Amino acid sequence: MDVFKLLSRAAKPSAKPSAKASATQKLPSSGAAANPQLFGHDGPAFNGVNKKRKRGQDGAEVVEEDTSLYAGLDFFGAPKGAEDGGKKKRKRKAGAEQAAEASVNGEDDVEAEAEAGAGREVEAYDATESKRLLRSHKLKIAVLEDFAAQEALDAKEKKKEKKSSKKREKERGESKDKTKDTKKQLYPQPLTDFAQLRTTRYAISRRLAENIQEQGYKLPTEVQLGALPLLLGGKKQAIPRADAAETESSGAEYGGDIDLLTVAPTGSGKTIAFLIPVINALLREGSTDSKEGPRAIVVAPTRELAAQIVNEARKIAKGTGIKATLMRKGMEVVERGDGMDSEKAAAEAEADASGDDGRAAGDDGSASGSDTSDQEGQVQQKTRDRKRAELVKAAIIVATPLALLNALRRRDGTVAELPSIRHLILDEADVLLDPLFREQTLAVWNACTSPLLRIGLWSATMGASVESLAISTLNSRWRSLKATRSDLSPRPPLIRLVVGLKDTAIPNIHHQLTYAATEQGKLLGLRQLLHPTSISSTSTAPVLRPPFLVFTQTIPRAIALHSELLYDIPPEAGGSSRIAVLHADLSSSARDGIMTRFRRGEVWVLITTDLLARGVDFRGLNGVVNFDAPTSAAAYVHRVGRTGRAGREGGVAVTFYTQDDIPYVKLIANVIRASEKLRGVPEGEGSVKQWLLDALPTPTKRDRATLKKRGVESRRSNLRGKEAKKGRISTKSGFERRIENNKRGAKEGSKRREKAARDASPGSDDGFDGFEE
Ligand SMILES: Nc1ncnc2c1ncn2[C@@H]1O[C@H](COP(=O)(O)OP(=O)(O)OP(=O)(O)O)[C@@H](O)[C@H]1O
Repeated sequence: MDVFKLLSRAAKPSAKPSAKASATQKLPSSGAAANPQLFGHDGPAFNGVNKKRKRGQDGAEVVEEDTSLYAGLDFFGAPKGAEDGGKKKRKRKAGAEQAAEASVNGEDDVEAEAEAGAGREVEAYDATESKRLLRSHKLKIAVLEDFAAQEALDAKEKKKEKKSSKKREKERGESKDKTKDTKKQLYPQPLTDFAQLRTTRYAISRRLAENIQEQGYKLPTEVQLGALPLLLGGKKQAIPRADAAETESSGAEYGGDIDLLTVAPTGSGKTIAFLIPVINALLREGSTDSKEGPRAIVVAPTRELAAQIVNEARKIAKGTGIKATLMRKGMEVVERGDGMDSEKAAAEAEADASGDDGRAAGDDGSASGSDTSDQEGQVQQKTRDRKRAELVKAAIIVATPLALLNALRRRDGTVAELPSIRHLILDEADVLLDPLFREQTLAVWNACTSPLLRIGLWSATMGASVESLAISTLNSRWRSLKATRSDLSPRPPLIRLVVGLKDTAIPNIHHQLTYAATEQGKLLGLRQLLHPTSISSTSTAPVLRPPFLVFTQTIPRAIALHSELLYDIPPEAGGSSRIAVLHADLSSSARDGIMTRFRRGEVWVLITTDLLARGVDFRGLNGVVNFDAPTSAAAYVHRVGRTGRAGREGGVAVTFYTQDDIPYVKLIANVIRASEKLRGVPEGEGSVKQWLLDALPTPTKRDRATLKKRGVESRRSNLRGKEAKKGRISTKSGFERRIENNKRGAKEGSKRREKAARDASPGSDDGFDGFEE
């Protein structure tokens, strides 16, 4: 029996049996989706048929269909019809153009690469087609702040100071209007397949292109489709001023020299969207690891995410000479010049080696914690310790903000500068700029003192406050740079790229919002998910299959839930080894070990906190259970976004809520509603019914802030008495607990009495007294 049928007014009996539903259900664990994109599958290059756009003799556009698309498309080999003389001519021209560009920039290696890349057709969509493609993929690109134009306007205003105040007022109004105009929409050439990266337009390194292909990436996802052209840049032209008449632009004028704020759905491939341009830029700059040390920093909020980014970077940069490393305790990024460098690092490394083992993720996609022998382990450990005492030489450092800041902080509390850093990426930027991490993140940002620093802010959710914080930080950095230098080139604009609807869950997963009344009800519900056979035979809802994640509000609750469910999986299926708990109180090595077991499929149910809510990519994860409802809409978007990645269908997100969640649950219900709308679910047929939305209270701004900060009160770990009982995770009733406590008390009492009797009897401690006659 499905207990939630009793609790939910929305449950409608259905004629279809669940066995049929689940048999046809395609799960994320069954493999990669044919198309990783979420929107706009109807575009010319996205419906299984390659439509090449060409100019006919009369100048009219001719669309040719090539039905062999992706069947064995040779992205990086010789293009079709290479024997054709006319094409050869064009190819040579393309190669020459590229070589010329490279030599202007003094890039020998790029020139060599251009030779290797000779032969790529330069296919360009016209402005209307670009616009259509970007729109169909739900991409919105706009200039968020054109600093150079703003400065030009300010200078103009200063000159006209003598004018009457009335006139000045009027002009100020006009200037403001013009500034508004600078928030114009951009329509860059969309990148519709990765092969285009080798054309003269982008000319990325051949090795980099091969690595992308090796990873099996064929079609770019929406965020890659929009961000890569912006960041890799086309031909560079002058940055348009605010008084330019046009309000739309192709975006090519920025030539990749921009700061970018990106909001794109979870699992949409943001990682390679920021890694490819960074690696390519480092190659163009001729940065090799041994020469200059770190040139790029990627900051991520958790160690797990940082390790994953390092893995991804290593795969994409394989064979290019660019190295990526995970920042660990004891590593040094820069000489701090106060005696805290290598000695302290070595000491820390020693201390670290004795306990907390923080190894970087291996290249095989697993976190770490391999089964090497003890001896090998010791040798590796020593090598690591030695490395830790040295300065980091890798070109890309990936770190949590605190780990990086610790490596930069001097004894007197000041932070050492990192003038060599040219690229700073804030992955999960909204949480990095949230009060929890803000101070550390801004300290790292400000430590990167190069005027040529390019910043990238990336996340699936981004509040307006993050945008204004980014703008004000860019402004204050510029002011302090201006105070010390006179040779500053014009400031690049801050561009914003939004994919889909901002702050919405991905449309390709199924949401279930389930009222469980009490904590015990939630446990019952979770057990029902663990034993799917007990689910009603009339249910048509997709069934949640392992592997899945279970989120709780706090660490003690995750531990309690783990011990409650430990024996729920039958021994024939692996028993307690199939269920694990992961939280921040565990050592790094334990965390790595659990991640590896979960990725390998040895663990089926992983109970965790918001530690794994962001960024972590478990490709075949079938679902997410919010045992405790998330404490904000953004947290919901990120948690459920652990499933349905790279366009995979069939992911399920179950959220239990109790009486205590009712004041806030509308936040989640609204996100689900928006996501289902995006999926095209007709009104009234989604998992959140109108009557529920109408019945739920709307939380005030203050309520939301309190919830985000403290979570649901009854689930806090420091509660005592009645309140603590209410939030306890247990299926045992109060009566059962009392009996258990009484039994435990009686046992302890009898042990105490026995001990006291032994102590009192003479010679009881003397051991064997010999046999009595
Ligand atoms: N073009 C592509 N084609 C197929 N798979 C892709 C493509 N780009 C990325 N992926 C895969 O998509 C998955 C999700 O990528 P990634 O972790 O970068 O997502 P994300 O946007 O950073 O998500 P989150 O917001 O959760 O951090 C990864 O497994 C990655 O390998």
